[in-house]
Amino acid sequence: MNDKSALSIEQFKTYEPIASLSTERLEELITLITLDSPGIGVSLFREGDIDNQTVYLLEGDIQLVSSDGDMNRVISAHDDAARFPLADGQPRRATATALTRARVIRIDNSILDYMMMWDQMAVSENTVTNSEQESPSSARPQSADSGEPDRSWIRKVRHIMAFEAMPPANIKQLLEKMQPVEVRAGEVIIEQGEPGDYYYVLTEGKAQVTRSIRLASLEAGNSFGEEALLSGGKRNASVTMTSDGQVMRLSKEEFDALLREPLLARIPPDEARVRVAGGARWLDVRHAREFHHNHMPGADNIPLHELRMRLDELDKAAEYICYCTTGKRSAAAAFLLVQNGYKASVLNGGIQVMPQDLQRG
Ligand SMILES: Nc1ncnc2c1ncn2[C@@H]1O[C@@H]2COP(=O)(O)O[C@H]2[C@H]1O
Repeated sequence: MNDKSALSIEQFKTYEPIASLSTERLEELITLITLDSPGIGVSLFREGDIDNQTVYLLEGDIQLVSSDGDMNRVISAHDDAARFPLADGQPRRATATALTRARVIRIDNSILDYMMMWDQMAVSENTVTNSEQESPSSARPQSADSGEPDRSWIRKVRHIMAFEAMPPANIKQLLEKMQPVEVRAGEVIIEQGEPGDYYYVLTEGKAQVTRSIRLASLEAGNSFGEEALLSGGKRNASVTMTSDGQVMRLSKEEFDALLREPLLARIPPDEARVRVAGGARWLDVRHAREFHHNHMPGADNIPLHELRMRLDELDKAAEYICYCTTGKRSAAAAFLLVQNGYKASVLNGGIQVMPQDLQRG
């Protein structure tokens, strides 16, 4: 049903609006689509549905019918109309039913938006790069002459999960709000024990994270400095450049508005109980001693400070509801999980708001 091997980039280039995507982006897109083969009489979607999908007809004939009589037409995969998404728009304005055996491509709209956004960014990046090549006198990327911001760092950060998971509209703002800072080897970007002020993305050079000992090496494309902003605590480690380079930084206020709020799903106790009954898992990110004192029934315990090292103990297919006492440490934990491609949310208010659910010992 989902054999995409027969799909070619050439074929994709006949569909609107995805025809405007670069070949690189189309190759990525093919891996993310769903292929569906509805039988005769089966509905692809119904009028009023909000399925957040773009659907293209690959093979067969379908009928589109709306209840107000405005639409009643048959579309065959050979028609020119099949180059466009079927009854585009949400909620759906018509019901689509297969008249023959059909094959359709379904693409998640947020993925499509994201792909379009990245290609637009790449275009503006190339425009800047080309104009720099034409005028070698503009040595600084952010030249006062052109007034154009340097976007060449975008490519390096494209795969940061926090950015992948965010709505495309926010990405644009994020790119505008992040400030470039040139840094030298030996410069301490973050000092352990200080309050959190900025979130950083390393775009050039190398850095190391230390807390008495060296914890990790960072390279272009890595982000850091999110934990103190999320937990409201102090910086838990120092980050020092080991070569000259560049960081992009985002103030705490912008981080809250653009990354924290859109990415962190906070769920109230009632909803959390329902989700756990439906298969979600409690993840207790307090210290082991706190966990042994009391915890949610069936919870896993990975203390926040161990989470980075123990991510591989978690299941990417599972949904985790992170909790601590108040919701602060769990916000940092859920952000880390989402950033690494896990499904995670935060128990709003922490377990202090649901003492009756706790299991002792
Ligand atoms: N083990 C680790 N590996 C990589 N980065 C880390 C590690 N521990 C802490 N950090 C980062 O170092 C940052 C120090 O400041 P924060 O506590 O705000 O956020 C922290 C993390 O982003």
